[in-house]
Amino acid sequence: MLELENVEVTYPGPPPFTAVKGINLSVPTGSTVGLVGESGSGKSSIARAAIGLTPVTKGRITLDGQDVTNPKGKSLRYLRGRAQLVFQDPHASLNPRMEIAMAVQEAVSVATGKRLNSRECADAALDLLDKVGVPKAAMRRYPHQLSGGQLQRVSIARALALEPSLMILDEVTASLDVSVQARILNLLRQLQRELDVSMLYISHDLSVIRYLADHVYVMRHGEMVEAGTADQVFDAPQQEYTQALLSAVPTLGGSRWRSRHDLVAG
Ligand SMILES: Nc1ncnc2c1ncn2[C@@H]1O[C@H](COP(=O)(O)OP(=O)(O)OP(=O)(O)O)[C@@H](O)[C@H]1O
Repeated sequence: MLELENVEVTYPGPPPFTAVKGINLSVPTGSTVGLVGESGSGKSSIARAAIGLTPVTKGRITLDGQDVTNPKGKSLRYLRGRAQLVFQDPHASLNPRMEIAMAVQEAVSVATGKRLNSRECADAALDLLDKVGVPKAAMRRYPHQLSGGQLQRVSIARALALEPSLMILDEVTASLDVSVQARILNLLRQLQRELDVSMLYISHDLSVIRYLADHVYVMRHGEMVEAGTADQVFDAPQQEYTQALLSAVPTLGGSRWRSRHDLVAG
């Protein structure tokens, strides 16, 4: 379980800027929590703070009961061993000169330390790539030879190498076209069921959040304006801001994916 209590993130500037203003958020074990809000509302700041990449200026973050606020040394190792962040741009985390299979093998090797020899790491990497649906033919290619959807699958495979209890996915389908998005969302749901990993899924796209999340948080200008189950937030939003966000999405009532109970073809 990930818990953020009264978390504030102020960037030092100059001038200093408070991007996250005392928010509370929890991701219960085994659940998918959606974090939604317009551009600049502070979603990525929360993601980075949760895995220790951006300092928290007030409040407390715990993962499975362990304090991981501004982690260092032991608490940083603890956090990095359990939580993984996947970004929108898979190129940012992949070495352009490394074959896909090697990139995943490297993640397995880092994750398992000396527990596995190189043959075992290679086999584990191939298993992971298979699990996320990267075709065998693509495994010996370099990042620039893969499609955006395939690259995002590789990033997810690298994150899974660590067998994380929490995955934070920050706009991972934002740059993909709708049919590829649907396949990645289905993959995430399948992985969540199979591996019982908790997920914090960040997006400005409400239909994506509706499709994936059990619980939803809505952010605006660094504040949490609404929180509840997906059904509560989407079917009976309490705040005017959420109502306005929802009414601005024509696809929510239409043919695109509607709720986590629906199935997406492909
Ligand atoms: N390193 C930084 N220094 C100063 N301000 C920053 C820094 N990083 C982010 N900000 C500001 O903090 C605010 C929140 O940014 P953040 O990236 O968390 O928002 P977001 O909701 O994830 O937006 P997007 O959906 O566009 O990625 C923005 O106004 C941004 O300009």
